[in-house]
Amino acid sequence: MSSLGRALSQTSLQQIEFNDISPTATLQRHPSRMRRLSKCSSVENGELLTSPYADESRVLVINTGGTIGMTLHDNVLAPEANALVQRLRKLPILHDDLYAQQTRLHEYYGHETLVLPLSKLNTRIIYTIQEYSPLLDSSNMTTDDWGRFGKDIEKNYENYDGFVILHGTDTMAYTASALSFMCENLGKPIILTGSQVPIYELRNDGRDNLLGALLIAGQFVIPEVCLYFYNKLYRGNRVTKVDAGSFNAFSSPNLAPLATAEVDIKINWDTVWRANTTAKFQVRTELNRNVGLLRLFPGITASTVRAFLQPPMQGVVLETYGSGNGPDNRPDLLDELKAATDAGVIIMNCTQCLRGTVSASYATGMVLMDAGLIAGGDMTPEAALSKLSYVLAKSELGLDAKKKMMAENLRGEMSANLEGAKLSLSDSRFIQVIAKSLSISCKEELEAIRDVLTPPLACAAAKIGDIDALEALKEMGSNLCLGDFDGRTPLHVAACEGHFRAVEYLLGHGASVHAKDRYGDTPLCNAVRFRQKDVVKLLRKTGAHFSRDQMEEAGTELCSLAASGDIEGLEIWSLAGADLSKPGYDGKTAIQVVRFQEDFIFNTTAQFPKSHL
Ligand SMILES: NC(=O)C[C@H](N)C(=O)O
Repeated sequence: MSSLGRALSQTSLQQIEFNDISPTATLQRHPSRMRRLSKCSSVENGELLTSPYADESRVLVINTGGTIGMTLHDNVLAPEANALVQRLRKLPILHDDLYAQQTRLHEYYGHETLVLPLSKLNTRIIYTIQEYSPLLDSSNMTTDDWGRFGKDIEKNYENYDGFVILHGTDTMAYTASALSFMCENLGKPIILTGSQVPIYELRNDGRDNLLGALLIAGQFVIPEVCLYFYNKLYRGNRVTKVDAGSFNAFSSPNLAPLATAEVDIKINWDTVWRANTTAKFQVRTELNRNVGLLRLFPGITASTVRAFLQPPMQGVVLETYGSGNGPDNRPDLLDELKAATDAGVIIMNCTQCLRGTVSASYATGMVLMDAGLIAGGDMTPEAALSKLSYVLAKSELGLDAKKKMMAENLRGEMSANLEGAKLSLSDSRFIQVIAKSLSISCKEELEAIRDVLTPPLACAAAKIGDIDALEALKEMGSNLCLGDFDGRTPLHVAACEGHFRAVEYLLGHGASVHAKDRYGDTPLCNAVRFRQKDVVKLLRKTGAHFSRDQMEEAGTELCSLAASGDIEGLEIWSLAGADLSKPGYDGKTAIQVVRFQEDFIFNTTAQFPKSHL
C-alpha cells in the first residue's frame, strides 16, 4: 500500500464524502495519477503533505549470512541471528524512523521492513529483510542454498522492484554466477552484496555496500544478477574474489563495471544486459553436482587426471595456462582428456590468468581443442563451473545441445566475438548528416548527440510501428530501452498504439517490460489504458505485472468500469492481472457493483466469462 493509503486510514481524510465522487469522475482518474498523488504524499502532524516528485519503490533483502552480520564468539567471527534489523533501525542512513512512523510503515509491511531516507533521485526505498535460519558463513553453502535463494525471489518477484542478497564474500562469486544462469528471463535487478568487516563494528564496509545495493536495486531496472562492492556494480558472473584483506575485494577482470557509485550513481547502460525474450521469469533450481575444477600445473600426472575424470564426473573446467594452453608433448595427458570427452564428459578450457581469453593461437592450445575441449573464452572459472552445473541438469537436452549451449554466451558471462558484427558510429549516415550540420566531429560529441537524439527517434518509430526504423536505430548503436525526457520508452509508445509487432520486436531487442515513465507507468499500464488487448496479453506473457500499489488502487477503477457497464474495460484489466474481487474506495467490489445492477447482469453475463464473476 502506498503512503497515502497508509495515511488515509489514520487521518481526518476519512471524513471526505467519497460518495460524492461520481463513477464517471473516478473513471477519468488515470491510475497513474492516483498513484502519483499517493506516492508524493507524506504525513506531518496528522496532516497530509504532498511534494511533487517523490516515488516509492520496494526491495526485498534476503539475509543469508556472511561477515556483514557477524559478531565475535570465542574470538572468531560467526553469524549473529535476529540482530540485523534492530541494528539497521538505529542507523539513520539506513532507516528514516520518522517517515516510517508517520506513514505507519510497520503496520502495513511488518517489523522487518525499513525505509531509506529520500534519495537524490527523490525515491523512497522501502526494504523488507527476510532472514534465513541458520545464517551461514558462505563457505558452508551448497547448490541447495542457491536453489532456495532463487525460489524465494521467484515467489516474491511481483511484489518488489528489486532484490538484494546479503551473502558472505568467500563464495559470493560462485552464487552470483549460478543465480545468473538459474534466473531465466530476468527483468529486475538481483544484487548480491556483503562486507569484509561486520556492520556492527565502528569502521566497516557493510553500511556503504548495503546502501549502494539498495539504491541501485530500488531505482534502476537492471535486469541482471549483479554484485555490488566498494562503490561498484558488477555483472555477477564476471567477478572473482581477489583480496581477503581489502574492502576492494572483488574484480571483474574482463568486463567494466555496470555502474559506479561515486558523486553520482552512473549506470553504464551500453554494458547492461538487454532482455531479448518474450518469455516470463522463472528460476531453474535443477543443478548437476557432478562437476569439478582441475588446475593444470607442470608435472601433473596422467593418473591424477584420470582419477579426476572418472564417473560420476560429467563436466570439468580445466584451468589451463595463458591463452588456453597445455603441454603438447604429453600424449599421456592428452589421451586421458580425449578419452573423457569421447565418453561424454564436457571439458571447458578456461585460463588460469585473471585477465584475457582462450584462443587457439598456439600449438599447445590447439591440442586441447583436438582433445575435444570447448573454449571457455574469457569466462571466470566460477562462471564456467556453475554454467556446467546448470546446462548439464537440462535433462531435455542431448549432449550436443549441451555442448553448444556451453559455447554460447547465455547471460553475458563471456565476451561475444564482435568481429564483423559491430557497426561504427561513422557508418550511420543519419548521425553524420546531423553532426556535419552542427560542425561536430569528435567521437565523444557524436556519441552525445546520438544518445540525446535516438530515444525520441525510437519513440517516433514506435508510434507508427516502424520496425525497420527501430532496426536502423539499433544498428546505429542506440539502446532501445532508453526513455525520452519523460522516461517514456519506445515500448511504452508502441504499447499505447497497440503495435503488436513493434512491441514484440522491442521485447526481443532490449526493451524492459518493467520500465517506468516519470508518472510511474509501465507499458502494461499504457496498454490497459488504451485497451490494447493483444499487447496486454503479450506483455503479461513476458512477465509484466501491476505493482502492489496499483493492485491496491485498482478496486476503485474496476468499480467505475462495472458501474458504467464497461465489460471490455473490466476484461482488459482482468487480462492484465487485476483482481476483480478487490474492493474500491467504499468497500464494494466490482462484482458487487455488477450484481447491484440487475439489468446489467441480465444483459451482460452471457458475454462475460463466469469465472471472472
Ligand atoms: N567477508 C566474508 O563475508 C567472509 C566470510 N567467511 C563469508 O564468506 O561468509
